[in-house]
Amino acid sequence: MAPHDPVFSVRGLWKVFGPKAGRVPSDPGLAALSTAEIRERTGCTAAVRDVSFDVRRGEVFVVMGLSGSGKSTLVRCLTRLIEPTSGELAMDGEDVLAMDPARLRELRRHRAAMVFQHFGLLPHRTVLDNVAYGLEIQGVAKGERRAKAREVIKKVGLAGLEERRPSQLSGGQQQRVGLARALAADPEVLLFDEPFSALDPLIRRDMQEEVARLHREEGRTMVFITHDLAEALKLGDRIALMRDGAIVQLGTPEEIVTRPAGDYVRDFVRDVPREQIVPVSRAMRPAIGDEAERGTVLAPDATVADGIAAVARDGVPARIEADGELLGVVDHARLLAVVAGLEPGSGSTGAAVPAVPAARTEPGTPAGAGQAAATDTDTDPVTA
Ligand SMILES: Nc1ncnc2c1ncn2[C@@H]1O[C@H](COP(=O)(O)OP(=O)(O)OP(=O)(O)O)[C@@H](O)[C@H]1O
Repeated sequence: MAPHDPVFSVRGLWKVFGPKAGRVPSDPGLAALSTAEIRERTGCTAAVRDVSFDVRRGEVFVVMGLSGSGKSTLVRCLTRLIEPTSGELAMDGEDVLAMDPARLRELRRHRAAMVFQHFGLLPHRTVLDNVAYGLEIQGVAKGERRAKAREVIKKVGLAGLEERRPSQLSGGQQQRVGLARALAADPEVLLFDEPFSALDPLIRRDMQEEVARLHREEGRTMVFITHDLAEALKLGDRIALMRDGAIVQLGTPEEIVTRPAGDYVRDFVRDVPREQIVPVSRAMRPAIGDEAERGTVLAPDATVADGIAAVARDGVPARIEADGELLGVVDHARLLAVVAGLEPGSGSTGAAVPAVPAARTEPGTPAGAGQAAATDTDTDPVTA
């Protein structure tokens, strides 16, 4: 499998609940109707409507939308926990819809493990045995599964609690056990179904950081459902925003916030502080005079908020460098322009581009170096 091949590839996927569901996607007249009209005409609910996307290897792919928009149905379709009504679905190039029950079981156990909101821990088993459980049903020998379980328990920060029972743990700790159980099987993809929505805000933030850290350390592909925009922006490399079963926009957090596709998305992201999402490279201009020698050095994917902090602290423009090479500087006027939504490129539809692409101080810098933020998860735009 080439590294750039998608993990999941989804084309024209529909999930319709109700009587004779198959006629909805196959009848162009019905398929074109709104979800409410389809329900009225057929008694069916079109939970997922003609959805197409790829989940790229190593990314955190967030599925976001309001309650009832189809997030859970879509993600359950990926491993056929819910059977799609029509469309195409492949994992690592293999047709998931053609898999027999044994192959599907294998897919769910080894290749795409789900972490649920209600994690279904076994109350009479210890943390260690709960984590080892997934390996037990895979037939892994006892010594081996306990060793593996200890390793992942440590990884999710529960070392020392191996012999406790779930009732002796906090909600956040229980969620970590659920996460450890999914990780123990070492799946290629982790699928998270609103795993943190029942947790209180501080524990939730801890868990988000835990997931971000795990992703940084392991680079495992993750698909993460949430109805919480801040969570989506914090964790997602890319976000699919769903409405009434359809994806209304698929893009990086920056694209969604700075170039919303239509009024619905614009409304959705209206209150997001742009400075915490937009990379500082957006505000860049060439260095003038001694600016190349002064000021805080920032990476191109640091946030505009980082830039504002640096410029406010130093009283001089901050320098943007990548691999020790000066790309440009940011001053207070340009940073404020980004906050105000006035920066160049904000109305365009392409990928993120630096504000002054033609004016790099180093002529050899490759075009598009400012795009690093589109896939970089090292920064934490919300807490920065
Ligand atoms: N088994 C089912 N039978 C009929 N309709 C269903 C079924 N499961 C889900 N639906 C409907 O499909 C639509 C999408 O539901 P889904 O649970 O996927 O949304 P969601 O975005 O995950 O919502 P939430 O955030 O509340 O979990 C809703 O209208 C829901 O009522």
